[in-house]
Amino acid sequence: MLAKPLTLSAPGKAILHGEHAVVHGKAALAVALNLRTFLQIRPSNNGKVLICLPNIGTSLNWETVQLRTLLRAFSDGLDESKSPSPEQMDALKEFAGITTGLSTTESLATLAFLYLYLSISAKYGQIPSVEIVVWSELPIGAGLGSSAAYSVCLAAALLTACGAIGCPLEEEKSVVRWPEEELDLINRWAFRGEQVIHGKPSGVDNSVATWGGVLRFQSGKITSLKRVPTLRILLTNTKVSRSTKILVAGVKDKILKFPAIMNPVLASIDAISQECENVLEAMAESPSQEYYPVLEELFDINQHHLNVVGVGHSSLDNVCRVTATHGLHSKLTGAGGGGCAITLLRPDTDPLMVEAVRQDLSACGFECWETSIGVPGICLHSLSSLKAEVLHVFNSA
Ligand SMILES: Nc1ncnc2c1ncn2[C@@H]1O[C@H](COP(=O)(O)OP(=O)(O)OP(=O)(O)O)[C@@H](O)[C@H]1O
Ligand SMILES: C[C@@](O)(CCO)CC(=O)[O-]
Ligand SMILES: [Mg+2]
Repeated sequence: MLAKPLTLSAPGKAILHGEHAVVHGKAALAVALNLRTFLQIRPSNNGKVLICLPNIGTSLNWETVQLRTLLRAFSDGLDESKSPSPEQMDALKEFAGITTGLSTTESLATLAFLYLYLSISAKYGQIPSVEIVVWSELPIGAGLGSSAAYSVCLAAALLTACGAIGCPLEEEKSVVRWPEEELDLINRWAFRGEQVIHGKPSGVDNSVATWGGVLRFQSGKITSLKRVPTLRILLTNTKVSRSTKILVAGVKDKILKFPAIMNPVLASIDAISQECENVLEAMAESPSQEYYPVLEELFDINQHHLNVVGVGHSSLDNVCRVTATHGLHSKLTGAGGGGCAITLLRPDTDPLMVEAVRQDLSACGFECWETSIGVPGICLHSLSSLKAEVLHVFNSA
């Protein structure tokens, strides 16, 4: 099916408000970041499937005949509308030789790949021999949706390789996107990959990686915010590693243990997302500095709530404290427990001041950079449109 190599990419995301609450049916507001995961898929004629993951130093390959055996055992019920079952996951673990019960970076990436490869192959009757390289500009496991960008890239590449969606790249265009119904299919399959990695994802992260822009997400309903002001956001990676799966499970336990205490907190987070959306709309309508104190206060309140639901971390408290000494407001983004925080900058924030904040945060051992938001979702690239750094990774993998 695949006639030539294809290169595609999907963005990471930052959640402005609604992380964790969104897993329990509340609204979240999320933005696509200009940090992307790139995937190259090449047809191969050696009867093997190879996946190379340079970010985590992993390269794995299997014979398609081996995979075909597994496919037969699994073809019942492997489609995009079903969640991965414990039996399927056990069979995949056994096949991949994953003996530890612990979810490591490599085991999760391998299982998500095998699950998507086998289920898409089973559904579309193809078992393509391909070489795949996935490389990301995103920090992995830090709250910026690396797992979703990974799953969205894999879903799009495998659906294209199996002929389930078209390959819309035209010679004269450097970057193209799939039509809406194909994006929707990519998103639904990517959600299954997220289920392998996260356990119980809400679907917000894969939706942002697929659709891009600025989204409101609630119970599977995706609404693109058409008019949004340009926001300046400083991202700080505390470099404290954490697992989204474990944090999501911890919040669920807390809600089950203290429903009368936790449910009002989730309802309040929902109201914050709503209030923020209203403010963003009003700002887009008539830009004015007067809205910034409201956005800043919403960051502060939500950060307290996230601490209450148990996903804070002393490193994140440090980010809030350091930025507050410069009059700035921050909150964790994504699953918390370490990972990344976002800090709101005003349009007229002096670059010298941003540099001073950056230095203070670096002195704590954190990495920090200003980012642009609202970028496009999954797309196909011509080779000539790729940055030298990305080409270098693909050429040396
Ligand atoms: N480029 C990549 N190469 C290999 N594995 C990756 C890559 N990107 C993501 N992963 C997989 O995703 C996992 C990280 O997912 P996790 O959901 O814990 O963090 P995140 O998606 O970065 O943050 P959040 O879900 O809070 O936004 C890694 O352990 C790895 O298995
Ligand atoms: C913590 C969480 O709300 C966001 C992770 O980026 C999990 C999810 O929505 O799947
Ligand atoms: Mg994730």
